[in-house]
Amino acid sequence: MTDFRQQALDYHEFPTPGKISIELTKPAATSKDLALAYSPGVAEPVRAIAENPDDVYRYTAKGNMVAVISNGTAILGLGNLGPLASKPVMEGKALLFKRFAGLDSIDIEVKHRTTQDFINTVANIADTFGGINLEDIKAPECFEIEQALIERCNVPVFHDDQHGTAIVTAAGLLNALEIREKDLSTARIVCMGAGAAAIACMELLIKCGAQRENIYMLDSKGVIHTRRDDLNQYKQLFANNTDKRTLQQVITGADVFIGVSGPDLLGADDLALMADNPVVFACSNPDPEIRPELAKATRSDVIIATGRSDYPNQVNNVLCFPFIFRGALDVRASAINDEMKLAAVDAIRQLAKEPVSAEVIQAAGADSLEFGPDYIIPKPIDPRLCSRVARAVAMAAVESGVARIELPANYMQDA
Ligand SMILES: NC(=O)C1=CN([C@@H]2O[C@H](COP(=O)(O)OP(=O)(O)OC[C@H]3O[C@@H](n4cnc5c(N)ncnc54)[C@H](OP(=O)(O)O)[C@@H]3O)[C@@H](O)[C@H]2O)C=CC1
Ligand SMILES: CC(=O)C(=O)O
Ligand SMILES: [Mg+2]
Repeated sequence: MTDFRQQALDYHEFPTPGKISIELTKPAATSKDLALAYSPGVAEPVRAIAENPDDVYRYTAKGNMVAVISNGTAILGLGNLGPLASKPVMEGKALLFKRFAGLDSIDIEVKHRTTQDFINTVANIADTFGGINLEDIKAPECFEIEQALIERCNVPVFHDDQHGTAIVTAAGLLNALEIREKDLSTARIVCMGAGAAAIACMELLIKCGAQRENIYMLDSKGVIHTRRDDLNQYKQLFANNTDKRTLQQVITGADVFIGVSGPDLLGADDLALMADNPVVFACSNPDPEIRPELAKATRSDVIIATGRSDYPNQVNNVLCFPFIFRGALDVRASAINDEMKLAAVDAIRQLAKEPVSAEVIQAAGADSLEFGPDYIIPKPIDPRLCSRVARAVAMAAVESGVARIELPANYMQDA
């Protein structure tokens, strides 16, 4: 473990501190190059954009650039450690945007006094980018922040911990339940956590067919029920009219456990109380609500997923955010709406049912990857994810009327 800790620190430090850099896309060797790139040549696109703002997509990097913006109030499952400490995660998201979807991305960590300060800061710089990916902002402020920015910005604004997580969770859960021949509409679901990820995951599952009354949500004070008088407006939507007050009571007979809370919050004794063939998504990062080794040792009929890369079934928003932005930016979508989110769920889901290439199996360090209990969802390194998800999302944007340009000819058609 210490060895891994040092490896992680060394990875970040050497040979150059950090994980991203900026590279040039145009020649800049000669005086002629500089005359085009800077003065006097740069004045021409300036004039063009001043006359026609859409030309910014023609003459600058905006259309392929996403800002990853955080205030560091909910860094993974590590808590509120502030904007500066969130920088490695935000650089990591930028790395993933580039590696998986070819999108340029820059991290921005915002220090602020009030929620309104944060909203103003982001709104005032939003035009620089093709899209805004909000990251690791705690609930309930994240809901107000995202809504305000959607209203104020001309580019898509997407809180990844809410919607990226929800899309991947829905895709993985629908597949896991299909494997176990269970139906989302009758599944009893326990959701540990009532923050950004939890609220969005449950809302999207309801859109996919789950019944609100079958959901038991817990926060740090226990089960969220109708007699509680300490609930914010988002938790209130999940106040269950129940006498059950403890995890043990709600998990007894449950089909599904979704953990988006913190480490080691689901014990082996709790797991033992679940219904036959339970599905457990222990998605807290870096340490899940229950370790897969413990879950599998406790019962052999469990389908277990985590947010981590080093176990089978990685339910992590990395399977979504690079590709949903790729599709949204490629048709200059003004928003990322429910139609686009549901298209992403379906595209991710269906890909898991297709044969996987030898290269992906090898890169995943697996012997085989076939749709089943240990392969409910594609691997992030599967190159088809980009084409499938981006295409589905872009088409949904066009069909739902938020695209500002047409689908490019033969867009992502070949994979
Ligand atoms: N795998 C993935 O793709 C993703 C995983 N996550 C993980 O989900 C977790 C939450 O992230 P996020 O929603 O952004 O953060 P938030 O801060 O918005 O929410 C955290 C929630 O966890 C609850 N919680 C904390 N401790 C406990 C406890 N002991 N028992 C029950 N609930 C508890 C909090 O309760 P209260 O409301 O009472 O404070 C709060 O509702 C993190 O671990 C994060 O890594 C998040 C996004 C993506
Ligand atoms: C994966 C992620 O975004 C998180 O754990 O916060
Ligand atoms: Mg996050």
